[in-house]
Amino acid sequence: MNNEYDAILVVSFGGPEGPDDVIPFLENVLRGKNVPRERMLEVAEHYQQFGGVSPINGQNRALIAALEQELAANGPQLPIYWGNRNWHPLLTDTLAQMKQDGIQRALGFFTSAFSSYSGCRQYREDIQQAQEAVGAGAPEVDKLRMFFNHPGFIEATLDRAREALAEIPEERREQATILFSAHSIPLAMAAGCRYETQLKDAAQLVSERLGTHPWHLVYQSRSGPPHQPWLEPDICDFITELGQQGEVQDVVIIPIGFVSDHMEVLFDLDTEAKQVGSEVGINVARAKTVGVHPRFITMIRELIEERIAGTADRPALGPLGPNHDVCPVDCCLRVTEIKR
Ligand SMILES: C=CC1=C(C)c2cc3[nH]c(cc4nc(cc5[nH]c(cc1n2)c(C)c5CCC(=O)O)C(CCC(=O)O)=C4C)c(C)c3C=C
Ligand SMILES: [Fe+2]
Ligand SMILES: [Fe+2]
Repeated sequence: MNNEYDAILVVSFGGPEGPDDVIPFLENVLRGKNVPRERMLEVAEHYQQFGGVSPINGQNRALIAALEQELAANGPQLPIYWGNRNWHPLLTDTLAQMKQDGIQRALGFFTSAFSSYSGCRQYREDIQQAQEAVGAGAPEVDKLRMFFNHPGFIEATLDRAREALAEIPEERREQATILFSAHSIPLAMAAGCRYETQLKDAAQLVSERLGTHPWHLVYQSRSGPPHQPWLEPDICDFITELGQQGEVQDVVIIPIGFVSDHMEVLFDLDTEAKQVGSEVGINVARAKTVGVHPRFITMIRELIEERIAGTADRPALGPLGPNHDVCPVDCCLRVTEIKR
């Protein structure tokens, strides 16, 4: 395979940047998805409580600035572009700009560590639609591999976890319960990808480096209709149960399923989960996501370098090994129903 690339494309979710953006943004997110309108309006309210601005776009700008510095200092010297699925800058506009700039082939960094329809296949479909919209001469985009078990992601997450643990009074710190949190998805969708397996693996890799804390993998931000089964346990139900059992004083949430502190982290964890904790008498601390942690930024450069070099040295911790560079045809299918 030809390993020559002339740009990097950061591919992300996008978020509203003012009150008037919120509803059209959410309509983009939920197009074709089985999510009740009441849930959309409820989420809209979360965004409006923060002035209608999701921090995600600002965080992606910061990520790109950090990566630009990293590439300027260490190479490869490649320009970085940015396109979103749901809000400006949209992928179609970005690919049109890339074509105008003469870019022919880019490496795509998706802001998702774990394989799921949303974090893998849907982004690939988004890119394909953007290429079709741009027409002849649209750049090719090759996706970088999923990094859930890359040492750079695990080390940066570990560092963030240690910072949050330091907020727990020293005499209770060793007993603190760790909750690794990720976006819930419908069980049918989970059956079509390795999302749960990879989450369990990454949580295990972080927890075994963190010490002997009890830990659990929990889910947040569920959006489906009540009759549709989604991945559980829900983080708020779990904290409530811990409170009822009366044995846990402190919980540290590690939002391992996300790479930046966007609205689903700020509202669903810092507002909702912390509120539930205070109602049931549990002290809740929340680790920052990897964001622009220097080890995470270096990891992105390492992923770019290994792909350009076509090297067999593809670092990965734990039993699952490095994820594929090129997705197989059935990767992260959009399964909407479990066949019985
Ligand atoms: C069927 C699955 C999903 C529905 C429905 C869903 C609704 C929904 N999501 C957001 C906001 C965000 N979701 C993010 C990540 C994310 N979402 C899903 C699945 C569903 N979301 C997954 C599996 C993931 C993780 C993988 C990924 O795509 O990143 C994010 C973070 C994006 C990022 O780049 O970090 C946000 C933000 C809303 C507002 C919403 C409907 C109300
Ligand atoms: Fe989502
Ligand atoms: Fe995939």
